[in-house]
Amino acid sequence: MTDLDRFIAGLLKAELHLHIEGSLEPELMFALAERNGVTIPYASVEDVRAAYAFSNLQDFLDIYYAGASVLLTEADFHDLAMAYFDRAAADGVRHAEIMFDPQTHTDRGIAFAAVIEGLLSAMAEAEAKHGLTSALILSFLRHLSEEAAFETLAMAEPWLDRIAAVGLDSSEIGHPPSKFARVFAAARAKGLKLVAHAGEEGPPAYVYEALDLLHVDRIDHGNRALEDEALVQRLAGEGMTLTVCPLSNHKLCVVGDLADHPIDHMLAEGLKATINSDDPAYFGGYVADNYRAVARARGLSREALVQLARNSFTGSFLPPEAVAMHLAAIDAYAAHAT
Ligand code: HPA
Ligand SMILES: [Zn+2]
Repeated sequence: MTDLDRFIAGLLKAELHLHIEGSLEPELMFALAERNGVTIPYASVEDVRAAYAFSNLQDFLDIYYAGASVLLTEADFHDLAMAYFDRAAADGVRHAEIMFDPQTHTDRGIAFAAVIEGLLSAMAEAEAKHGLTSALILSFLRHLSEEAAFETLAMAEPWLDRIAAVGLDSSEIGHPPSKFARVFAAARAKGLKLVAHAGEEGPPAYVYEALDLLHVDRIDHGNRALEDEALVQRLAGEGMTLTVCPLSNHKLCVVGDLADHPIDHMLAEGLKATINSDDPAYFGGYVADNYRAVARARGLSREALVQLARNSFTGSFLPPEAVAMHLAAIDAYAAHAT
């Protein structure tokens, strides 16, 4: 382990952009397929990993939705989330705001209750076991209709006090944020926070729509905002958090080479960027792997790494006292780390 690796491992982090279904490791996929008697189109764990070569977002999504077919019971969702929390805790994650895609499951006949109760029980266990706090983000699938998103929000009604935010994911191009302006307004009226994927593959116009029509509290990804200087100025001026995912960006060809990743450019522009893993089982690494890979590829300073970790807490939905506590811990660590 190098000094940089050690420094990153000890740096306290929040993870703000994580799809829990994207943390399904091939080993667990096989175990759940067997437990549930589900057939999957792979002969071995190696065979699954070999399928993880993507040239764009849709390539990945096709495999990601197919993988989720092994998740059937409340215990499956619990085990999935617990595996993520154990891994995240080992990476120095102290707080995680995790997205889940209910429609991926309810459209297969799985009860919303099984999905959310499995996740909630793992969240409670992670807090007791690791002191890792977490929050849930219910994400709408943007390739489906506005009506389907409203139905999903209605299904969530009995658990609204356990859900921090709604989000928007899946195929971005052709499904602009404007398609979900009314359902986001309804979620906001229920007191939920709002996030949306924008500017991963979609143009800067989609980032403007997420701001102006959805009124989001955070932008997931946001890479293509860099194409529009006025938008960059606005995001920086508003202190808008961007949940950036370096290994995902590389695997989905949002950046050709990690050496060209714009993370340090974002910080230099005053953008509140954070580092996250997105779908760690599919993109080759958890959050500390993302920090390490992009730190090496871009030669990031310790100051930049500390800034990114601080941003992850100030960009979270934690209450101000909790944010202040985590920031103080980061600053104490940075002052004493050798
Ligand atoms: O990176 C992503 N983008 C859009 N939808 C997703 N669903 C899981 N991961 C992603
Ligand atoms: Zn994502």
